[in-house]
Amino acid sequence: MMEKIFARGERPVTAPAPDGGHRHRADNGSHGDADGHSMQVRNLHKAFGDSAVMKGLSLDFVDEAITTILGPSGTGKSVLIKHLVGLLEPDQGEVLVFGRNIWGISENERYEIRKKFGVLFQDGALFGSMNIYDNVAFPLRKHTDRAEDEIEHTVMSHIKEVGLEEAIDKYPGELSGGMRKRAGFARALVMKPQIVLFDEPDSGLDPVRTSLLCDLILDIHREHGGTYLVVTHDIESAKKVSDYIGVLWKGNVVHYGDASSAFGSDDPFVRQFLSGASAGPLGMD
Ligand SMILES: Nc1ncnc2c1ncn2[C@@H]1O[C@H](COP(=O)(O)OP(=O)(O)OP(=O)(O)O)[C@@H](O)[C@H]1O
Repeated sequence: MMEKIFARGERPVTAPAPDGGHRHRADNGSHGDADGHSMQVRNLHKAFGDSAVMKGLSLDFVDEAITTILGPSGTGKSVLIKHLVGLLEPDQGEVLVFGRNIWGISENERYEIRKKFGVLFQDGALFGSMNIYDNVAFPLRKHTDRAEDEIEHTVMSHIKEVGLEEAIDKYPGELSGGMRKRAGFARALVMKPQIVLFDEPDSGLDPVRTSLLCDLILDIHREHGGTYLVVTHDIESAKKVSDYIGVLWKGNVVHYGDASSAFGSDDPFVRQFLSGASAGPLGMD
């Protein structure tokens, strides 16, 4: 497993690597400057009622790399993803995508930026009334004026890539969880997104299917490139796919660095969480 991490670390990245735990504390006030990063979060605060979920989180994601965000249940991983795609508005702080504060621009501009994202939600988020082909074709039909034969070419190339060519006429309800995720992945790719977000791609999958899905993520990233963010609490998946790892706890980043630095961290919480130990700062609450 560890060899894989180091092998991935050899791939070129277009932005400087995080410095093992300090870079996430981004404190320069230069707004609107991508600074080589397509996704940045600055001092993000978010509360639901009395419950503060994000408490000043800052993070610069490394372009063209796979970053995994790990953290215990309820720590705000999905809330972070929703902020990145503009589904939640921060109470305070900024989400910068390609250097633009997505809440400092018009709804139309935000909509245009969203098209640069591919998102794989936990259950694939497929339309139950459409077959797999139509589900994957949906973004192209909705957001482009491409002719059907052109759409077919793109759709079939991504369906083949995820190994679902035998299932194009099937409906989501007829597929296994793993197949639904692969269909969701194909759909996330058809608009050629520069950023792909995965919300717990391993949820509900057995270890073998999880490992195969991780292989697929790696293969497709190698083929198409892009900035990938994977949110999970599955340590094995993180070991397998990550170039960089961010660990969240209690609304903040407690570690951010390349994958080997996370697994070598001295921080008691990071050590406990990544080893799955019951003794340590993380309890049942
Ligand atoms: N729309 C909302 N309204 C109220 N509370 C919310 C809302 N969305 C999230 N929360 C709360 O925010 C906290 C963080 O939730 P989130 O789903 O981001 O956790 P997570 O780290 O993704 O957890 P898991 O690993 O279990 O999926 C939880 O306490 C959750 O109940």
